[in-house]
Amino acid sequence: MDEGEHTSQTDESEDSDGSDSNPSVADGNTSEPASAETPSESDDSLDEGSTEDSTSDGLTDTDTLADADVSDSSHSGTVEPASDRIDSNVDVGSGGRDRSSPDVDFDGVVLDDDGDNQGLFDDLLSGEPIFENKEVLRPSYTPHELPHRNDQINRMATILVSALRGETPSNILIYGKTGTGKTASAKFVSQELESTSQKYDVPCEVEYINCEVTDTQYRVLAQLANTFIEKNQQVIAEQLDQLRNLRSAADDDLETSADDRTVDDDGPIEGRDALADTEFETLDDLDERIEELEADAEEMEEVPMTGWPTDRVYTTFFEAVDYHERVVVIMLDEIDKLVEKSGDDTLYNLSRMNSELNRSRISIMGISNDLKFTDFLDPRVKSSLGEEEIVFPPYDANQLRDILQHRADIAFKQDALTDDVIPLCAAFAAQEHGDARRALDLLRTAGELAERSQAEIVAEKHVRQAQDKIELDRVVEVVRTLPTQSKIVLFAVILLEKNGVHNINTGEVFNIYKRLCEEIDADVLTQRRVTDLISELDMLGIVNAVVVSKGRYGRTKEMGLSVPVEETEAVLLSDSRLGDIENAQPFVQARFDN
Ligand SMILES: Nc1ncnc2c1ncn2[C@@H]1O[C@H](COP(=O)(O)OP(=O)(O)OP(=O)(O)O)[C@@H](O)[C@H]1O
Repeated sequence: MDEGEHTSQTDESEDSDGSDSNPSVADGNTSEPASAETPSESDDSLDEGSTEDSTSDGLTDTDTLADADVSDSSHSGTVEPASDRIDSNVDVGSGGRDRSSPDVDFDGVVLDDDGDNQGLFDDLLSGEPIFENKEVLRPSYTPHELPHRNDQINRMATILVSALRGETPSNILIYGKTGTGKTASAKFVSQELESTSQKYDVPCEVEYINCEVTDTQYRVLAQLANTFIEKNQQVIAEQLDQLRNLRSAADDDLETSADDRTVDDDGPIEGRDALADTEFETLDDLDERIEELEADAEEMEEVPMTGWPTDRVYTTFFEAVDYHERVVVIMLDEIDKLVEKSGDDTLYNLSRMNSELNRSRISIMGISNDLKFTDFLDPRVKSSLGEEEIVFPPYDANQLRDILQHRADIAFKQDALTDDVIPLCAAFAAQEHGDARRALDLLRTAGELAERSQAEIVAEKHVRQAQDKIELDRVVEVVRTLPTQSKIVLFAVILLEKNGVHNINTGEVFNIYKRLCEEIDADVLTQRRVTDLISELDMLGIVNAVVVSKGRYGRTKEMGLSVPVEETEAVLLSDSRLGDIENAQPFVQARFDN
């Protein structure tokens, strides 16, 4: 390093800035890229000024890319000579930047002095995390262990094992209330089935369809057809690869034999060696097979998501599944939704397919939480579908406790839960109807609430708060998605309740309902229909209605709200039609005046 050069830089810097050299370092960074410097020069510069200053100044002085690059160069430890800094100081000054407020950026956001953020996330990150792996508590997670479902899982396995012997397994119907582990168990068994089939090289596949999403015959058949077409294409591509390799090996044979012809009088038999031990006797046979496969691949046309006649979709699916030998288990989750939406045609068609399939076999596994849905089925479909039935009973509090404990061990940090958290979550969920999903939601939400309040551990109060939150979320969702007429009826109940009316009867609700309908120009239903809507609200748990006998005046329904008034009213008023109701008060007053 040149000593003289270093000294002169320092001199120049001091000349321009006087004793304080910090600004010059910073400003220098904003103009030209740093020239190559020796480490000791950078060290000097760093001694003179703070790197942070230079960085933030570099980024905020001007918004050219060049400037950003320069500020980066200060990070890498290279700082330009003081002479350059002096020049750039002038440049930046003429660029109009107000040096008196060095920490204000272009949008006027005040940056933290000692960093380039305002610590928005710092507080949230500062606490010790409660979760080790929150994903484990989400519904999308498939557990590797399913405590208290051994019986059901073993029964499924006993029925499906025939698939591994190349036979058709009986169709299975799985029943059970929501959150009783039906889907999780069925998926677990399918994974085992598929992996065992690979192990023993038996063609067996499971196709999962969620009928809540795929809810028409067209969509179910199209989805199945496209899945099998894709699989067939893969199989064809692999076979073509092998056959083309065989073809080129045979060609090589041919060439070698031709070269040998002068020596060997017998002459070559086309590709003799390469074709030995294959199903092909001649190259023509091989070429024919390749052409056949290419034509198959060409012919397999994907089913569009709409537009084809259903029988064409069915035929396409049929041909795709029967393309080669295999046993297919079609898992129809929420099968009741399919029947509700589009009848039992799909199930009828699927259940009679086996008598027509030549190479493959299919078996149906239906999953439902509606125990009565088979009542709506054609008797033939009903008996074919329900060859085997497996019931998933609700979990009791002890079983839920085990399930939660298994998950909590992976989901939370050690000692992050007080002893009463899991039993309380289990007890709340058992009260509902033994729903493991609800129990897991409760535990996750309690953890999140504890985390949000920066508590170090999850305690009983967080579970109680979580229970309220989940309940309110449910109410909000149910109310938000009610049909308009039900919303008007509910609004009438709320208005009466807010005005201190107890044991509200159907007649009172109907009067207010009529006035509200007039106000927003909605059709007015008959009192009988309104009574039905009240029963529906009762079933949804939004109102609590009881039939009371009024002696010789007949019977009437008396009701009260089962949900929080304010929140429910707010959700109703967020509906654009009900939001038009200007001031609801006068209606109720009018009712009492009448
Ligand atoms: N025995 C169990 N062990 C561990 N987790 C379980 C068990 N049973 C259910 N779960 C979990 O509970 C949640 C709900 O389970 P699942 O989806 O299988 O219920 P389901 O009976 O199919 O409900 P639905 O009818 O509403 O679809 C999932 O997150 C699942 O992992």
